[in-house]
Amino acid sequence: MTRSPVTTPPPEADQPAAHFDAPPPGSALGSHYSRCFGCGADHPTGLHLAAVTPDGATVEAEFTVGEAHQGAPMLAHGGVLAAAMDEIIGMSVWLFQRPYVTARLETDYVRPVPVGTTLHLRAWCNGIAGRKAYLEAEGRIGAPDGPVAVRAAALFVQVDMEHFARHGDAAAIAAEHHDFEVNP
Ligand SMILES: CCCCC/C=C\C/C=C\C/C=C\C/C=C\CCCC(=O)SCCNC(=O)CCNC(=O)[C@H](O)C(C)(C)COP(=O)(O)OP(=O)(O)OC[C@H]1O[C@@H](n2cnc3c(N)ncnc32)[C@H](O)[C@@H]1OP(=O)(O)O
Repeated sequence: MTRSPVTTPPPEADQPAAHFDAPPPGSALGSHYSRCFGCGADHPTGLHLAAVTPDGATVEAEFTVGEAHQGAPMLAHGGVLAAAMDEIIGMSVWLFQRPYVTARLETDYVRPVPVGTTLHLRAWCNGIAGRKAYLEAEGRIGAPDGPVAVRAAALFVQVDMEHFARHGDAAAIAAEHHDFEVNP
């Protein structure tokens, strides 16, 4: 992975530990928002990623590239692949049970991805320093050990839940996150 200093954990970064309340190894993570472009079941043209954590530390999902995802004829659009990387990384940071947002996403495109390809996505965290999480992901063609088509590195920054209410739709959050009080 070609990575900038911004997405490289500093020497003092802590090794990540899953939250005690995080989904246990072998379980599905679920969607954080039903209309999310990356994982929402109710999004009409979204990626519909459904992630599992095999070990409580990494997350995996499959993404089959469709005709709606083309850039060049019958080849995946790079922005769609970056969105898939952003989503799988976002799902991996969900293991910490704290809200994070993408601050920076770096993507290496290694091989073209034809429409019809199933990409096996995997993401993990390389370190945490204060509010900053340093994460990585890859997408492999056809199988979990298939050739790498895409790699990504990201800096995610922890925010409070009010971030989403302040900048987005507080009522939509409350409708799906019943432990979230809009006006505590
Ligand atoms: C039903 C609704 C559900 C609501 C959500 C519920 C749960 C959400 C939780 C998890 C979600 C789970 C899964 C999500 C899956 C996929 C989604 C993908 C994620 C996204 O798609 S999310 C959308 C795109 N994303 C944004 O919409 C962010 C816009 N942005 C901002 O909101 C601010 O920009 C913010 C908050 C990032 C920082 O702002 P801030 O004021 O809080 O903090 P500050 O600026 O001080 O940064 C603190 C330290 O990070 C460094 N830093 C910051 N940005 C940097 C950069 N770009 N490069 C290098 N360093 C950077 C600073 O240099 C400083 O470093 P230092 O501490 O060393 O000085």
